[in-house]
Amino acid sequence: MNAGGRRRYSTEQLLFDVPANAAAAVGAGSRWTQQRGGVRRGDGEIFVSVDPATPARLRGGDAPAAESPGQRQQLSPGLLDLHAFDTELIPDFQVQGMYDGAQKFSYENGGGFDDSDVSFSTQKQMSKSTVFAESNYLNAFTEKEKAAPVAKIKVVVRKRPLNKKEISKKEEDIIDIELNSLTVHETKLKVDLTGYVEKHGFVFDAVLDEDVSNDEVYRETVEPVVPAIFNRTKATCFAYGQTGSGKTYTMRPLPLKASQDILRLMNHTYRNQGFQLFFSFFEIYGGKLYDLLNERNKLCMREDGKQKVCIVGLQEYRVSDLETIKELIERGNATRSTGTTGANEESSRSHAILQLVIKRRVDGSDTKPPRLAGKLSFIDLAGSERGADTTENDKQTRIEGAEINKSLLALKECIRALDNDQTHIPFRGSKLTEVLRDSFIGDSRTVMISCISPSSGSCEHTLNTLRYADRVKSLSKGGNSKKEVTLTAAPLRDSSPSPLASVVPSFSADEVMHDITERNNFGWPKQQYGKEQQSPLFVDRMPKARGDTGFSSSNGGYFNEQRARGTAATGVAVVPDTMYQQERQQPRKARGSASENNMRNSSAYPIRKAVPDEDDHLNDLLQEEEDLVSAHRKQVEETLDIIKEEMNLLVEADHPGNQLDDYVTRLSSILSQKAAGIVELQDRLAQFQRRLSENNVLIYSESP
Ligand SMILES: Nc1ncnc2c1ncn2[C@@H]1O[C@H](COP(=O)(O)OP(=O)(O)OP(=O)(O)O)[C@@H](O)[C@H]1O
Repeated sequence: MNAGGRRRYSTEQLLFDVPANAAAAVGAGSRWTQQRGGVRRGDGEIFVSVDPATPARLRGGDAPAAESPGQRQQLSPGLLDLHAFDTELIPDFQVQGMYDGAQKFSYENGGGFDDSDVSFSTQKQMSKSTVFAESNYLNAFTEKEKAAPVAKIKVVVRKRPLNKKEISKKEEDIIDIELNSLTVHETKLKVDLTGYVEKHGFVFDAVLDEDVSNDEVYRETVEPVVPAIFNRTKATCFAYGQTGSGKTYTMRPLPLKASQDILRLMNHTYRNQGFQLFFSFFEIYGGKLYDLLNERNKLCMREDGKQKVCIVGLQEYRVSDLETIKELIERGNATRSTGTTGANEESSRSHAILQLVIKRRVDGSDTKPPRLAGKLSFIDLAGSERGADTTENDKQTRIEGAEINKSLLALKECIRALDNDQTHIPFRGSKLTEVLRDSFIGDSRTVMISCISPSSGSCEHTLNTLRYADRVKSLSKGGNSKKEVTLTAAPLRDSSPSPLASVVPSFSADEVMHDITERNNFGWPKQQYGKEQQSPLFVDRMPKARGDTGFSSSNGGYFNEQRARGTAATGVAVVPDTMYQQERQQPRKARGSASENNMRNSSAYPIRKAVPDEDDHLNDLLQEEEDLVSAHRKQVEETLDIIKEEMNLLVEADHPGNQLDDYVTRLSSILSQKAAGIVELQDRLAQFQRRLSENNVLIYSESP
C-alpha cells in the first residue's frame, strides 16, 4: 500500500478485462470473486470493497478525499450543485500519464481535444504501450472509439414480442419491420361497417424487431456515445412508450453496460488522467423529486442567480467498480418499484433518471473539487398514455396526468430546439426538462428509444408513440434525408410486404415539394409536420366483421396471411389513396434565410416574426395546436359514429311500418349533434387562429 492507502498495481492488473456480461460473471465461477462486498480478481485486487449501503459522505464543498480502500466511492456534497460541478466543463484536456507519446501529441495539439483527437491519441497510446496486452476486444473497442461522429439525435424504435395475455386474447401482431422502416396495419371500419386496413409507414434511424437482444439494443443506442462523454458531451438516452411497451425492460440493462465501457476507458485509454465516475438515481413523480438511493427522500430543485440548477440533498456516489454500480442500480430500482401506493401503478407514472457523471480532477490534486467532463443520463419515462389521464375523476391522477403530459411535450420541444441550435431551449416547460437542463446546454447527444407493443389492441397507443418519435426526429435539422419517402397511389394488389422504400415508386423532388406545399396545413416555423404517411398507403378491403374474417388464433393470423399472399383477403382493390410524405428536410435555418417571397411561393410556409419570450409562447402554442388536432380527430370519430347512426336510421325508415315520429325525433337529434360538433371545432379553430395572430405567427396561403 502507498501512503494514501492505495495499492499499487501493475499495468497488467489494471487492464479492465471484464467479459461482456461482467455482472453475471461475478461470483459465477469466473475469475472474479466477491469478498465482503468487494470484488477481487484472481491475479490481484483491483476494486476495493465498500458497502454501498453506508457510503462515506462528503461535506458540502469538500474535495473528495484521497482514495483509500474505504473510500472508493463516496457521496458528493449534500447540496449537489449540478452546475458548479457539472456545467463548467473542463476547458482543456491535458493528458497526464505515463505515455510520453500520447502526452506529447496532446500538447502539440494545444492541449484540447475533440473526438478525432481522442481516437488519434488512443492509437498512439496503443502503439507505444507495449505493456498492454492488446486483446482483440480492446482493439475492437479502440476501433469503436474512432467511430464517425455520433448524430445529435438518434431515434430508435423497439418492438417487443406479443405477451401471453395478448396471445390469449387472440390479438395480432400488426407491426411489420423492414430494415429501418416499419408499417403499422391498423384495422378500421368504414361508414358502411365494412372493415379495412390502413397502413402507416414510418422510417427511423433504426428499428429493432422483437428478437433483438438487449446487448444489440445497447450497441445500437448508447455504446456509440460513451467515448464522447469523456470529451465534454452530455448524452441522454430515454425510453418513450405506453405502459407495458418495454421501456423498463429496455432501459434497465443499459447503465450497467455503459458503466462497463466507461470504466474500461477510464482504466485503459484514460488511465491516470484524473477521471472519476459518479452515480446518482432519482425519480420525478407528480412533479416532485425523490432520491432513489436514499430511501426516497424528497429532493428540492433550486436555481441560483446564474440559473444553475441545484438538486438539494441528492446523493451522488463515486464508483469505480461494476459490482458496486450494479448494487446501486438494483437498490434504486427496488426503491422505485416499492413506492408508496403500489408498485407498477406508481412507477409507470414517474420518470426515473439515472446519471453517470464523469468528472476530472483539474490539476491532478485532490484539494479541488473535480469538474465535470461529461455526463450520461438514462431516463425511463412515465407511460406515455398516462399523460392522457386528465379526465379521470381522481384529482390526484388528473394532476399527475397533466404533469406527465407537460413533461413529455416539453421534452420533445427541448430536443427539437437543441437539434436546431436554438439559443433558447424551452426547458422551463416541466420539472423533467428543468432537471435535465444542463444536458440541453453545450455539446449534447440524445438517443430516444421508442418502445412499442405489437398487438392490435395497442394500435392507437403505438401510433401515438411513433408519431411522437417521428416528430422528435423529422422536425429536426439533423438527418432525416433518408426519411423522404415519396408519393404514389398504390393499388391494393401492389401492397406486398416489401420495405416501404421499395414499395413506393419515386417522384421527383419537385413533385414531392409540390405535394408538400399543397398539403402542409400547419408548417409554422417550429416544425414542418413531417408525419408518417397518414393517408392510407393502401387500403385493403376486409370482411365486414372481424369475427367473419377467419382470423387464425395464432399470432398474426389475418395480417400474416395477407402479408404472405401479398394481397387482400378478398383480393379486391378499393380506395387507393394518394400516399404522401411531407417534407421533412429543410432545416429551419435555411427557411430563415429564404426570402419572404420564396416562402410565399411555398404556399403554407410560415413566417414567424421575432417576438420576445418566444419559447414560452411557443410552448403554449404547441400545446394548443396539439389540443386542436386532438379535438379535430375526436370530432371526426364522433362524426363517423353519427353517420353510422344516420345510416341505420335510413335503413329503418325504408322498412314498412316505420314510425314517422320516431324518425323525425332521431333525425333532429342527429343533426343537432352534428352541428354542435362542428360549431365547437370552429370555435376552437378560431381561438387558435387568434392565438397565432397574437403571437405574430403568420401563415401564408398560396394565392389561387
Ligand atoms: N423486448 C422484450 N422482450 C421480451 N419481453 C419484454 C420485452 N419488452 C418488454 N417485455 C416484457 O413486457 C413486460 C412489460 O415491460 P416493461 O415493464 O418494461 O414495460 P414499461 O413500458 O416499462 O411499463 P411501465 O410504463 O408500466 O413501467 C415485462 O414483463 C417485460 O419483461
